Amino acid sequence: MATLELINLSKRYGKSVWGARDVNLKVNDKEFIVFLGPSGCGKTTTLRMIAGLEEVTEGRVLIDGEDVTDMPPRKRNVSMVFQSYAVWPHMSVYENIAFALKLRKMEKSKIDKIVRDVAELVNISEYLERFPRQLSGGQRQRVALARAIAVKPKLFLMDEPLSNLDAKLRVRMRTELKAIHHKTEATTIFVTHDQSEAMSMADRIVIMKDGKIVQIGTPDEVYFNSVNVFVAGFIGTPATNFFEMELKREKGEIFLVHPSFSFKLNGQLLTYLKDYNKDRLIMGIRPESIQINSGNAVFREKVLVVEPQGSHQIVAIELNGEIIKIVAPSFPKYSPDETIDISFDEERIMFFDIETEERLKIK
Ligand SMILES: Nc1ncnc2c1ncn2[C@@H]1O[C@H](COP(=O)(O)OP(=O)(O)OP(=O)(O)O)[C@@H](O)[C@H]1O
Repeated sequence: MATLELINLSKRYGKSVWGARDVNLKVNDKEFIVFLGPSGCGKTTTLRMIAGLEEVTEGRVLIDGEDVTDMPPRKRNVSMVFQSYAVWPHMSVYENIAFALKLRKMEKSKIDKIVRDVAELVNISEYLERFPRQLSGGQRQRVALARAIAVKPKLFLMDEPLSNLDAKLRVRMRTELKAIHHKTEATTIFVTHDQSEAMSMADRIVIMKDGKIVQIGTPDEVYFNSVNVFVAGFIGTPATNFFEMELKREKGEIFLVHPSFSFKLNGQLLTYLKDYNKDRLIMGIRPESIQINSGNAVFREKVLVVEPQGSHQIVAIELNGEIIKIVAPSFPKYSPDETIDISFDEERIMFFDIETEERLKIK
């Protein structure tokens, strides 16, 4: 059990490539933190600096308040689980889990108890005598997890541990990992580029881009209060629809004008733009915040395609050369070429500065 603090943590490769830059983060005891971001954004680099596998260029790493920045990995008492479940092929599952405990010269009976307890926790009790080659990918990843849990680390560091698994198993393992975390209560940092994995597992998500943290928040916070266009576009499937809008101010009223539609802002939305003095902005609307045939139409358009999902349907329209996606209830069914009325759930419209792409907030 431990807290983790990263202070201005930076890693430079060579003269000018920053793998991570000025990363500041406080992780609470027992928290499940997910580092999320596109390929190359610095997730792995940051994780490896926490583990001690990567030399720090600037900044500090504190585990339980202790500065471990210059401490070798084995002394930090952290366990790392990788994408390529690095289990030892020549050892049985039992031996894999027991190995690190034997190195610690622990009593045989004590080791036996830990191995069996941990194996039960991750649901591999029946495979203890097998060798890794006799296991499926998911089972092998559970062995890697068991091995990491057995040493009772202060911190769990996981680098895309589910990405080698097939889609169905991945989703199941998310739930299992969350349940295991609930039982072990070990502070965990989990790296992924899969936003739905992050949303479903994290207590808090750390969203990274170009080596820097862009936003830290609970899944709901990053979804409903995305700080900029990048976060609003990265979190959620289908992705947020963005429209570049022109502002027309007339007699104290503001109209938002798009090449294909326009609408007048009501009192509530006006408050967001009170201090905004540019003549363009970016409007973001999530697919479930666009309504079909519900009255108050902002415009009419023909359906391009419909993607049935069982629990709901995704209706796509084309507007000015861009595809707009709408999440609608499964019924009524829509079909291509049908003309539909489109309206917006105004409370959910997001406005972003045209230049900085930062979310406009009520001051
Ligand atoms: N050993 C290295 N030498 C030079 N540049 C590196 C090295 N390792 C990483 N980088 C660069 O640092 C940046 C961050 O890489 P990092 O592996 O942390 O990203 P990531 O977010 O984990 O990406 P992915 O999801 O693809 O693993 C990238 O631009 C990468 O090219």
